[in-house]
Amino acid sequence: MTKPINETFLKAARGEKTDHVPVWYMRQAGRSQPEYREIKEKYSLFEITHQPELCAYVTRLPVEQYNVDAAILYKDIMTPLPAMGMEVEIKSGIGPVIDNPIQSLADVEKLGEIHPEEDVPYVLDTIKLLTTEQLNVPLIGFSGAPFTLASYMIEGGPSKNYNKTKAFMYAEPKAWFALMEKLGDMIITYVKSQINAGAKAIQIFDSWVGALNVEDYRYFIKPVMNRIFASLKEENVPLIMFGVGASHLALEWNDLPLDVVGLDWRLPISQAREMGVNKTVQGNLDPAVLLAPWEVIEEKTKAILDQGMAQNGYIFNLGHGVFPSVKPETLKRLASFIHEYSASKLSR
Ligand SMILES: Cc1c2[nH]c(c1CCC(=O)O)Cc1[nH]c(c(CCC(=O)O)c1C)Cc1[nH]c(c(CCC(=O)O)c1C)Cc1[nH]c(c(C)c1CCC(=O)O)C2
Repeated sequence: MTKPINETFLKAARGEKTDHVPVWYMRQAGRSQPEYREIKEKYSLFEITHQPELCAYVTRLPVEQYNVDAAILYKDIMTPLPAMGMEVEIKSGIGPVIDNPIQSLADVEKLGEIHPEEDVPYVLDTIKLLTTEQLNVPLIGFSGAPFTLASYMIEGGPSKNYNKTKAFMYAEPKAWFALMEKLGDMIITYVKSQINAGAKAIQIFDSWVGALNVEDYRYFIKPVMNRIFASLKEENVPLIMFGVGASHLALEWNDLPLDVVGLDWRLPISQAREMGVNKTVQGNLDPAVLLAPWEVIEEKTKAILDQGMAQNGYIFNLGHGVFPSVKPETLKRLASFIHEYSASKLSR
């Protein structure tokens, strides 16, 4: 039995008319919430995700507290990588660190395939718990994209310039494309298992792909992205693309068989549409604005909503994840402002 859910987010993702603008926040699960911080004192990210009841609770917290229109599963883009043979650790204050980075074609050839039921059963169990019993909004499943995952796998951790990643891409194209193939296969299998378990939409995080120019994106990345989205399209759930500092790639994404183009705060929504982005747009309040006084937040949000609502197919979000120092009351007040302001304009 599946509970009836609030469909506003799914309608907007499909480009349909809605009676209010739907909102969710990237990295809404945890971070600024005191209940989450308490859990985080006892358990690491991987320890939380391995306990479906606890993980479902963390996923639900922001939905209940902020009244957002979608939930995003609590896990990390690194979650599937141990199944491929990568030794991943999340170090506090640093981020994901990988002790056996990829350095050669031989390393790529050694990478394993993912079998979600055996490798990440806890992810599927959490999704089932949430979507059969607990949530009244759609659950967004997700995966990292090939470039962003490869950047951690090659650099061995976070990076500023992705020099090793780019050097590998330019110097070892054969190994690079073999890596893209393996990551493409993994992402397709992993995402389909999330959809089968009950995820109602999928976001692909290519957070760091903005480091590439358009020409390199087309040659080194677009073919695998095309294969991933073409395969996921068969599942009939909305597919969302997101990256940071990647406005120059918005038209490339618009070309792919996906439903929603996610924008960070650098490119105004009206300008993206003028450029030719004709899919649903998701974004794009600068997350730093949430640290400003309410009047500033309201003014900047209104400006974004006015642009977004000018057409069907708009989802409010931040341009990147919530900062941990943002007050939960601010996120709650913002969601309610977005609902009320957009409902009053859309009912006219
Ligand atoms: C690039 C990327 C990562 N992870 C993710 C991305 C793509 C989105 C983006 O661009 O921010 C995605 C992600 N990571 C996490 C979620 C959970 C859902 C949510 O909070 O909405 C999501 C959607 C949990 C997490 N991912 C991580 C934590 C912190 C865990 C810990 O400190 O033990 C959590 C709760 C660790 C992580 N994982 C990653 C980084 C850079 C970090 C360190 C910085 C940070 O704390 O955000 C990689």
